[in-house]
Amino acid sequence: MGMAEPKILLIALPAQGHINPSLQFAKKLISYGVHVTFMTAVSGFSRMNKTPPSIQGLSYAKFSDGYDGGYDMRTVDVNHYMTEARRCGSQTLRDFLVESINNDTKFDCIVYNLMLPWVAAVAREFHIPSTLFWNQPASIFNIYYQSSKGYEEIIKNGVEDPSFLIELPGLPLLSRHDLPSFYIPGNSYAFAMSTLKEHMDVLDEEITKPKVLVNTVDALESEAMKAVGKYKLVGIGPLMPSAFVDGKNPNETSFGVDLFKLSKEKEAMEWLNSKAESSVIYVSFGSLTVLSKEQIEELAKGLLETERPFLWVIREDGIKEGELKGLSCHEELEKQGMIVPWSSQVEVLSHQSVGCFVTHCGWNSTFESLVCGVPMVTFSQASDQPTNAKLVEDVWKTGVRLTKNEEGLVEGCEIKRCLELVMGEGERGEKIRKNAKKLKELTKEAAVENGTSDKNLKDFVDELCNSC
Ligand SMILES: O=c1ccn([C@@H]2O[C@H](COP(=O)(O)OP(=O)(O)O[C@H]3O[C@H](CO)[C@@H](O)[C@H](O)[C@H]3O)[C@@H](O)[C@H]2O)c(=O)[nH]1
Repeated sequence: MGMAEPKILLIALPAQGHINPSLQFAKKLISYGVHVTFMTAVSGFSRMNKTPPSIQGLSYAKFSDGYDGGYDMRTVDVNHYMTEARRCGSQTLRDFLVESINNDTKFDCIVYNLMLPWVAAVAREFHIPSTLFWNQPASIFNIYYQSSKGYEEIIKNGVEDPSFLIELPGLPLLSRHDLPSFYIPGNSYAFAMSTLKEHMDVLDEEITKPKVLVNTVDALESEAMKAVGKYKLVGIGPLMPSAFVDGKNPNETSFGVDLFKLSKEKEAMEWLNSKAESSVIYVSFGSLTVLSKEQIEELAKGLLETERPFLWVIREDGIKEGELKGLSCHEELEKQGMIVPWSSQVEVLSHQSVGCFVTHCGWNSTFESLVCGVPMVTFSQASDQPTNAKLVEDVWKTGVRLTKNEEGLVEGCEIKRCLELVMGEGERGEKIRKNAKKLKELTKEAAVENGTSDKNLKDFVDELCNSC
């Protein structure tokens, strides 16, 4: 028999796409009787809108990413940031663990996010078991896994050729445009490939077949999961506000850890209330993407041409000051739609008047859209997003993908074409909407009592209890 209350230290990068699912994961663990200490960087805590939720069984802790005073997402050098996060993070995590030992607190496991393999190395120094929480699709993990098992050279040599196609175990046939952007020569994330390799190395050092917890649903990605022979991938998602997933906590309608100020939130909901069912286009590009002014103009043109209402998130750090008002069609935009600097996204996606999501395909946005049953028009940018867009269009078939012109711009007419495809009368749109409904059921079923994700989570907690 294990001890009464196992303790987990859960560590997340201070980015919205990491904090959201991690905190939700923490809440789940607490509901299974675990005490969780949620740790992110000082810079993350200081950007939060409000004090993070106070919950019985949950404590908060901070590490330093070397940028305690904050940083500007638009100008920060990501490679330097990641090096500093590792250097300062390892040291401050060590200090924290020494202090907790002095206070008689013993962690039974340290769970860490994607891009933080150094956490596992520190955990090992302290003889604390660690588990990777992969907050992207299992298919993405599988691509990096296959690549570390000998496909890397083939991919790297192949992608130079625009007609390159590759068949990897457990995945659909992938073209150059479907692969994570880190494989494309000249991408600006030099740290990424070596960090991803390090993730695999760290897992390989485990004595038994390590378990990787993935924010997905087994039934969505079973082939990709099976193809990763060396580790056991299990789906524990959707890790999203309870009101829209299992309904156990109907008051929990948001993640509660926004790094951006919500404004016009009530107005936006009232505006949505005034619209017809499935009539509104929701447009958002997550927490990091910055579009060029030219691209914003094209997007605006496309949206106006549909003559449909839209709710468009343009973050303050996503556009230069004054540029929004300087858009050629600013007045028409305000008439036909609503522009907000940040939204309560899952609440918006769950609203009955939302009929389509124009998304950059960050995994959280993509998964939230699947869970809410909203069809997508995908406009992927970097990292896992191109692959997520491929899965949406060709595997789950709940959306269509925008095509860029020769200058790399997605033109207004292309945006209109895809929106009409998804929202209009045609047969393809109907099929897409039907599939979106199906996947909504499938993803929710996993999270309820005795669903696959619920079982996988319970197993993880049981194993933890047995080993401590
Ligand atoms: O107005 C908004 C916009 C976004 N969100 C939330 O912010 C999160 C955004 O996450 P995601 O959609 O994954 O986008 P990014 O912020 O771009 O996430 C980064 O991290 C993800 C997880 O690793 C990757 O999949 C992405 O490619 C990477 O860009 C989601 O939970 C959204 O619900 C809001 O609440 N309001």
